[in-house]
Amino acid sequence: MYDYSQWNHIFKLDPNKEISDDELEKICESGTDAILVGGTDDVTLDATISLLVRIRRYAVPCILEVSNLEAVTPGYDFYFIPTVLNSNDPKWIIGMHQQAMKEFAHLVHAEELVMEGYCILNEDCKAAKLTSAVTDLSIEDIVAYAEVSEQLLKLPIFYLEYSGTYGSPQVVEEVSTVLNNTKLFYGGGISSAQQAIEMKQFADTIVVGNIIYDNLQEALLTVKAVKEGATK
Ligand SMILES: CC(C)=CCC/C(C)=C/CC/C(C)=C/CC/C(C)=C/CC/C(C)=C/CC/C(C)=C/CC/C(C)=C/COP(=O)(O)OP(=O)(O)O
Ligand SMILES: O=P(O)(O)OC[C@@H](O)CO
Ligand SMILES: [Mg+2]
Repeated sequence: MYDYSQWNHIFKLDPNKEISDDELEKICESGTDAILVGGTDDVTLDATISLLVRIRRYAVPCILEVSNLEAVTPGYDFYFIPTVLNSNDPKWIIGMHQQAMKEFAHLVHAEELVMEGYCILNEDCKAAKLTSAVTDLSIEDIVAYAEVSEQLLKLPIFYLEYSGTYGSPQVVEEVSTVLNNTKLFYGGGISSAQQAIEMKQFADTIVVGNIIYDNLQEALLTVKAVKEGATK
């Protein structure tokens, strides 16, 4: 079983976006610690199976981030399960999860499920809109969500999500000071090696998504930057 708590860099592939075999090979052989397959909407079973089969040509760990139950397939190394802590709607905090367990508890291997406490901070991203996330938060509010994750819920991962936009290094730094056991993931808008290094100073793991599709060369440089400059 892989140890996700030691991962510094993750590429997130959107099952809803095209990627050629040549591009996928570069991503999988880049030295990244893992490939996370996930997106907010229109994630289909065909797409999650197809990406799994293609990624399995390589040795890299492969995780499905579950956003809808219809698109779950066996064969991934882990299933990362988001809970949106700053959602206004209990459905996205625990409701979908309760329904999922009601239906699928008999299929679950508990050691493959990893809960991610999301705090979504870009009000314009699809995930924020879908989950009615309350994004107008002070640093103290955000830090308190991190403390809830570690001290009350004892979550393995707290995920600062700025999907589509580069976030505040100050927020990531403040949050990092209150987490000891829960791992801090940062994702959003990383589009250069320098940004990767900046966020990695404070986050345990950085997640790189959209730039894969916009500028593959820059995306690949984020891996090198993190591997050479990892301080945390
Ligand atoms: C092998 C096998 C069959 C095992 C059984 C596994 C199973 C079904 C277990 C059930 C366990 C369980 C509790 C599942 C949870 C079910 C569920 C649907 C929970 C809700 C998850 C959730 C809160 C989704 C909201 C959206 C979200 C936060 C998605 C995370 C990914 C994300 C933020 C993507 C970025 O989105 P964005 O950039 O905004 O948009 P696009 O990239 O799509 O443009
Ligand atoms: O796509 P980007 O903006 O890189 O964000 C990565 C990831 O946090 C999205 O869920
Ligand atoms: Mg995305």
